[in-house]
Amino acid sequence: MRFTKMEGLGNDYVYVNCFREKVYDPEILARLVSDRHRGIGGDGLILIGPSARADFNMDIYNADGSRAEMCGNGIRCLGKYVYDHGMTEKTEFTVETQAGIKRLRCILQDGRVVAVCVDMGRPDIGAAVEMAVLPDETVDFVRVSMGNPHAVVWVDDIYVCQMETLGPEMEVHPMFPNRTNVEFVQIVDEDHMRMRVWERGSGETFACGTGACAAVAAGIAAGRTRDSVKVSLLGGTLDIDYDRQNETMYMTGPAREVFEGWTDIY
Ligand SMILES: N[C@H](CCC[C@H](N)C(=O)O)C(=O)O
Repeated sequence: MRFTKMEGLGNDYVYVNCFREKVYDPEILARLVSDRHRGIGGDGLILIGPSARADFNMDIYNADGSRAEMCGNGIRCLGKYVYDHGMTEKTEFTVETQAGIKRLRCILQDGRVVAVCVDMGRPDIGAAVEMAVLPDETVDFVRVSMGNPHAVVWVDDIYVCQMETLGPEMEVHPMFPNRTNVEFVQIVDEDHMRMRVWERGSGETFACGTGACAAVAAGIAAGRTRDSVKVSLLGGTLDIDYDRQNETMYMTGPAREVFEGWTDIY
């Protein structure tokens, strides 16, 4: 099976072009290819396929094999792949996901995609909640859905935030029937935040596009940020812009192809 390794701010996925390859059990394949010692290595698997409702279809599976509704860094790389590999001549096109149809606008340099702006849709913000975590502590967070679930935790310093314990504990807390991604967010000022993320099904990653959108949505709702925010993650910076007019979040960031390969891993 041929594959392509791609990354957005270090959030890396193994891509399979399902216009050419047949994948029978993506949950098993995701676990096999994501293994950084016995497999190709990545935060998960992304399948590029046809869609009856959009130009392309994206299916994303986390490193543990669980299927996710959407992936911000992943969809930017899909946009780069389909343009650079001549599967479309359009620089603006649509991608069907389990979180609805997303519109992408590719940013070119020397004829190749270097960055993509994605219409991430309307964030769905829940109330601020308090959660009991062990040992007899509580943590305040805000639920935000970008099609996939997020819990945004405000911290004073992302490098001193007990992420290694709080992340996995909150991911599987019974409050989240489908588990959740967890963002630890430090407000720098009203148009800049720093963030680390514990991803559902993948653990800590270098970046999370849907998570960055969720964090900005929570920041705007709490009156802590303006509508356009730079989100600094371990892997780099995303530009997140909220359009109040049409209640839509836009995410702009880089996309990179690392290598192509062939594997008989399954
Ligand atoms: N772990 C996420 C999927 C990947 C999202 C992230 N990598 C992004 O860039 O949005 C979930 O289970 O909802």
